[in-house]
Amino acid sequence: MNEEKDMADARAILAGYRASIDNIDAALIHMLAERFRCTKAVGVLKAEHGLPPADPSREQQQIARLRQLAKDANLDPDFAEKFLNFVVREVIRHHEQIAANNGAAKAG
Ligand SMILES: O=C(O)C(=O)C[C@]1(C(=O)O)C=C[C@@H](O)C=C1
Repeated sequence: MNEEKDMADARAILAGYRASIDNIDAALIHMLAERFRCTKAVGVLKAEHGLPPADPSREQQQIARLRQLAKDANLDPDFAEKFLNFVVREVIRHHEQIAANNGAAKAG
């Protein structure tokens, strides 16, 4: 009897955590969508002005800043760096595509 109640309690606690996880995941998706909306505008600006898609010195500043923020927030700084690199690689891929399309539009 007690075991059943323990299990029911555990399931209710798990459902509560999962509701928070779902809200956090939704917020992450919205924040990423907003970041990519912004970086796509950066890609257009860079393509129009002949600026390079990647800026390694800016990335170094971002990594240093995010590693410190991660440490302060008790998050693994290596994970924070990997996550930023993952996102930035995708941004650079978008920038390269935009630049290629911009060049094709000018040539055509
Ligand atoms: O800040 C820029 O120049 C960007 O293009 C944005 C961004 C980023 O996603 O934060 C992407 C590529 C650069 O290498 C550096 C930073």
